[in-house]
Amino acid sequence: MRIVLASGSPRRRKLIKLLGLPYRIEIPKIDEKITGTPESIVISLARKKAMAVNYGEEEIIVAADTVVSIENKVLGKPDNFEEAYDILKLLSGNWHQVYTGVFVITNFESFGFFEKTYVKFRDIPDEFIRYYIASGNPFDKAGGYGIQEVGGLFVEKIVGDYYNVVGLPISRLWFELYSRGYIRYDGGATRKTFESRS
Ligand SMILES: Cc1cn([C@H]2C[C@H](O)[C@@H](COP(=O)(O)OP(=O)(O)OP(=O)(O)O)O2)c(=O)[nH]c1=O
Repeated sequence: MRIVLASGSPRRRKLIKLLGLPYRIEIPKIDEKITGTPESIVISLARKKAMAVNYGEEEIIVAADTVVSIENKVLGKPDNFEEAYDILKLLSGNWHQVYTGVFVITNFESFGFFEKTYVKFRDIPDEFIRYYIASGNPFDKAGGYGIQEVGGLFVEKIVGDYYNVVGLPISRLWFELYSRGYIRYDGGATRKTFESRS
């Protein structure tokens, strides 16, 4: 049994390793422009990514999507300096929510779920916001910051799964796969090989 991570995100590649399962990467190409609630957006886009890649008999596809939400606004990746600036100004001194949706496809079933993490930013001085944007860090990240790098300096408090903010709620993903029988620690067969024998 092998995981196919449908993602071009270097952060998700690092996190998927924590499962300790064999995996390979496929990069999905999809149009990410949709509207809706944060929950529905992240699950729909994760599903779209999962459905955009090919997989074989013994493989489990995993795809994810992350957005930031504040005051009923859903924020993706900023396209330019002004957008990054506006987003970081909005996040400065406030709580926001980070949603990551995950979609899984196996030979038996497909399912999706999301995790929500609450993040509180300190007041970020204007000069630091400009300096941070000039570093280029915001542009490939939802909400224009990366908690795992310099953006971690903005974070005063966090409630929920840290890895969910980075882009993959690895504990929930493990739980969903384990409780459905796709992961075994007793040397027994995983669900796929077990069921195909019976
Ligand atoms: C909030 C936050 C987001 N991010 C990243 C995670 C995601 O890679 C990105 C959100 O964009 P996504 O569209 O979810 O993912 P992606 O385009 O980078 O990768 P793919 O669709 O191929 O899987 O923002 C961080 O790295 N750190 C953070 O603190």
